[in-house]
Amino acid sequence: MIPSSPSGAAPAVRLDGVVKTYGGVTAVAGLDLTVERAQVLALLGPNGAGKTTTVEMCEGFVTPDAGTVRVLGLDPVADSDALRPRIGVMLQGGGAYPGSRAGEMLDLVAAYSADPLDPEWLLQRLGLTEARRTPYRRLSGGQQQRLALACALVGRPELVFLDEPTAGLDAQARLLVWELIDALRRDGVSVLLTTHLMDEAEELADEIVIIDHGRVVAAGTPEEVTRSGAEGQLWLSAPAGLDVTGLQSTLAGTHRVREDHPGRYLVEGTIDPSVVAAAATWCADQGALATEIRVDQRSLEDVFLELTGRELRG
Ligand SMILES: Nc1ncnc2c1ncn2[C@@H]1O[C@H](COP(=O)(O)OP(=O)(O)OP(=O)(O)O)[C@@H](O)[C@H]1O
Repeated sequence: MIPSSPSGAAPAVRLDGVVKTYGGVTAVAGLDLTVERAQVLALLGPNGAGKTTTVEMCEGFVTPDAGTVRVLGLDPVADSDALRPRIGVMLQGGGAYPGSRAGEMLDLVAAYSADPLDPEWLLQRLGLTEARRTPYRRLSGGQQQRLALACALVGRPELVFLDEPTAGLDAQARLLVWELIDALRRDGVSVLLTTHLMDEAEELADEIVIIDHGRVVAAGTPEEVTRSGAEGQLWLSAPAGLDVTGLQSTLAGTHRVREDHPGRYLVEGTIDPSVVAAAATWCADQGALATEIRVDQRSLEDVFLELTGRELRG
């Protein structure tokens, strides 16, 4: 049970033991997740992992079967009227009349807000000024996507839900959206975003949560998640034939050390600054010059694939 607290003090989003099933399919299987205020949290997971279902429960569009969902301290279903003006939701398809023009749509959404952003400024920020008078159905997919983002933001929300905000955008438009999300965070807005793009998560997120089969499989800052789990490698180039047992004992058996091929030494295990220093010292102690030391760090994508497997999802 989540204790009640004034909505100002509550996290932006808090999920406790949330479950959602559709017929025989468990979409979300006991999920715990917290988005702090003024934080960007990226929710990652393979197709069908439960990301959209999670976001839809936070938006109040889907009711959980079990567990508790709190958004700005409120229940998104029971308190939807109070929450609606405080959150931004990016609707795919825009909920648009196909004939209405991009600028008119944004003006209409702005009119529902007590203190909207200037729609012209927002159109300009998202590269949509030229498309202002274009009917919605004539906008390109990328323009529709950016208009949906503008509609989510125009009411100055405290919290924004962005489900794959840059899917289908070209590189230029993606950068615009990244800059905007970064600016939101600086303004103290909280963001829950889903993405399939690892570089997007690394670039934007304060916190990453990887889910699979509706459960959390990893969580933390991008650095923490990348460091978790599997091991790193340190490569050292020096004259061939050095005795590696000294380094092995310095590292107290926690790492594997070998001369992988002549003059190329490999240390496998958790590579932290003390391991780099130990390797350099071991080399110097033998009167040998290390000509190169390289640490191979795993990418977020490596960790993601390790945790969620390589097979294709339905
Ligand atoms: N309305 C629904 N009716 C039946 N099954 C559903 C419904 N919505 C989602 N599901 C199922 O729940 C599971 C989780 O789906 P969800 O859309 O939340 O995943 P996702 O992580 O967003 O996937 P993707 O990356 O492909 O968008 C899937 O197996 C999906 O088929």
